[in-house]
Amino acid sequence: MSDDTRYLKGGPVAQRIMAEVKADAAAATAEGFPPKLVSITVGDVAAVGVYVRNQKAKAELTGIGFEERRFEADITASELEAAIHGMNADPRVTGIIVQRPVPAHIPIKAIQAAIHPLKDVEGMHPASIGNIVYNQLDLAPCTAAASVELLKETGLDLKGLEVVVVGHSEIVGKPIAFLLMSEGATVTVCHHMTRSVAAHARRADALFVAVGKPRMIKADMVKPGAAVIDIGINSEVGPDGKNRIVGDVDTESVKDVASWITPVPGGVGPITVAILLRNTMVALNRQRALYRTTFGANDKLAAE
Ligand SMILES: NC(=O)C1=CN([C@@H]2O[C@H](COP(=O)(O)OP(=O)(O)OC[C@H]3O[C@@H](n4cnc5c(N)ncnc54)[C@H](OP(=O)(O)O)[C@@H]3O)[C@@H](O)[C@H]2O)C=CC1
Ligand SMILES: Nc1nc(=O)c2c([nH]1)NC[C@@H]1CN(c3ccc(C(=O)N[C@@H](CCC(=O)O)C(=O)O)cc3)C=[N+]21
Repeated sequence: MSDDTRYLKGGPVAQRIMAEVKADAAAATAEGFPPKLVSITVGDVAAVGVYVRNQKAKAELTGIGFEERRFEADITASELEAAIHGMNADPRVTGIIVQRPVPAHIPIKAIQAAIHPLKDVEGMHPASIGNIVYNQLDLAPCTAAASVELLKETGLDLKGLEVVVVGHSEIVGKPIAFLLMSEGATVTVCHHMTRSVAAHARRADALFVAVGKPRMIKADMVKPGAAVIDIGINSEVGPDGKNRIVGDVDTESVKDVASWITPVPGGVGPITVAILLRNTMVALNRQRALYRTTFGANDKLAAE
């Protein structure tokens, strides 16, 4: 690792966000609006285990109610939608997240669209995604927002910055590109049809990688002095025979070329959870604003 290379650790950023969330949650609870997040998991999926465990732990730490709803893998799409509609109508539930992946027979887009936009804490409803396109950025998909938050830790000026995003999924790559465009960066997006990912990646002052392929990005694909944000969370068996998490970047070699690099674990992951909780408070505050505009006129009733 060259002397001036710095790890971009997610822990301190997550702590900062969670301190704000905790204060916000305490204030809302004191005013009679306790936040409550419901997590929906369908079937038994290993990929969501760590995420849900961390959601529960951090929600408890910040004073946000948390309920895990697990459904059998053979639930039908309409049964799942009905369960979500029930939560939409329940004023005690202030935020809903559907953990991915869901079984193949469940159309994930329809399920995400079934969540009421005011309770969509993950920012995956089409209306929420649309807000990002319109530069309204306060409730963005969690991992995308977390990745951009880490880039800001470098102190680099995002205006005009050459950024390359590898991976263009709706949940990670695309929203990262939109968030960065809103911040004034010049953004190139690569995917599996890109002719030479390496040629693009080597031009990037900031490189975001969200593909799901361990060690895909090697040192010769990175511009010296770049910031590398590794979003990949891949599980593999380590030399000790135990399962471990690795990113999409070959950290060992890339850390000698880049000026900043995110560790995995300990990088984007912890911030993703913190942003989910922050989004839960943004959603709650929007619900409260709606209450005010709907019922606020009562304050102006003339005394009898
Ligand atoms: N840290 C966190 O909080 C989170 C981490 N993740 C992790 O991020 C990674 C990506 O997740 P997600 O976006 O959901 O995954 P998807 O599988 O939905 O998307 C992967 C993307 O990578 C592209 N891709 C595949 N192969 C290549 C290639 N050889 N070159 C360039 N692009 C390629 C795909 O393009 P195409 O569609 O054209 O095939 C696709 O856009 C995973 O490791 C996941 O575990 C995910 C969510 C949260
Ligand atoms: N609807 C949906 N949205 C997601 O964002 C989503 C999902 N489904 N399904 C699963 C993937 C994976 N994911 C993780 C987020 C944080 C950590 C995390 O907190 N990681 C820590 C801890 C790792 C550990 O404890 O071992 C870290 O990287 O340091 C992990 C994984 C979100 N995903």
